[in-house]
Amino acid sequence: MSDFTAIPTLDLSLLGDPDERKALQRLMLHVVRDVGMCYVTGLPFGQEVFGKAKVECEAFFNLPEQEKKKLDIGNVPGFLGYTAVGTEYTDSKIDTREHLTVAHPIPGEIEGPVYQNLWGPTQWPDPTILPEFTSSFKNYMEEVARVEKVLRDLMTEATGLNRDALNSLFDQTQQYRMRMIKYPGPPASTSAEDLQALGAHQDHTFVTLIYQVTDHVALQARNSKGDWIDCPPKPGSLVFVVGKSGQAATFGVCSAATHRVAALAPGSTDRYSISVGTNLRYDASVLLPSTKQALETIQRGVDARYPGIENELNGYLNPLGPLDTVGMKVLHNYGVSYPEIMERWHPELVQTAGTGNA
Ligand SMILES: O=C(O)CCC(=O)C(=O)O
Ligand SMILES: [Fe+2]
Repeated sequence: MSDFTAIPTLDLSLLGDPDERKALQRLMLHVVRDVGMCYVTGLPFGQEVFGKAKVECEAFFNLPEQEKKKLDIGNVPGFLGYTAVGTEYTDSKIDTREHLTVAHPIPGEIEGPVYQNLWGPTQWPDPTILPEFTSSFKNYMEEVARVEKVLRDLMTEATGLNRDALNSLFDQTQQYRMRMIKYPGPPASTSAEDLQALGAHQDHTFVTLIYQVTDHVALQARNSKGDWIDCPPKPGSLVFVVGKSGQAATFGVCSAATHRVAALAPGSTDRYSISVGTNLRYDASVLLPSTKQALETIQRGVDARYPGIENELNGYLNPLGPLDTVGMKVLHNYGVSYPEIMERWHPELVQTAGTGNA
């Protein structure tokens, strides 16, 4: 992490040119090591993909409350569903946002350890009410997933870390979890001190890719001096964010970004955003020989290229009591944000230690 004062931009349209690719690798190294966050432009999909996502996202949030509540996140054990305003905590404070989390795809039968529930089912809105919603967002997730893989390759080129070892920490059928979020504009009469849009946190993901749908300047990243640096929406871009498992799996070469959404000014319009996050495979654990081998390979690369970098698994891949896999840690993180749902579906996990934002 560094005392950066602006969020860098990676233009993927330059990747095909060998000289530009080298420059992008250098920039990516700066992004993952010093900032943890950047804009990604020159995306391989057209503006119509964003346009469709915006329309469907706004249509969903405009549904009557009782229709959205049919998809309540508490209906299923995998934290996939709708969260109304005032039911989610970050940094021990209630966030002012509502959101819908969906996932794609599902690898056949869901069975085995409790964390397998994270795969699904997803609660999609009624197709007779929003006929194009499900196909639009499955398509959106596939497009963003392609970008994530390009960025993951660029991360390994930039850092010199072993690509096969890193990729072996992901599932063949990778799950992408997407969250569409509405931050309601506070009434003009609200006192600004009482508001939290989304508190300071690091994502539990490997990386997250955010589409800022509206033009509010609210997303911010914290630099090493503790200053909050604005990440204003940039048309046609995604915001790339390194998460905690991204830091863990690269032994601290990549830094998880601490970020937040600043409270909207009283009287402002509603803000919308759509994030797609990817995780390491849910069964990854340092107890698993294949994971151990991959991590040793990565760690040797880090030791050789970055002498002096602290070998920082930041607890994420280390087993801790029952939190002995990525899947259990992800479930636990959700439990911190949704204690009542954890109590309902996974009471045996309520006592486990740790903190985080899901
Ligand atoms: O709304 C945004 O722009 C960011 C959301 C975010 O950071 C999160 O949901 O973890
Ligand atoms: Fe986040």
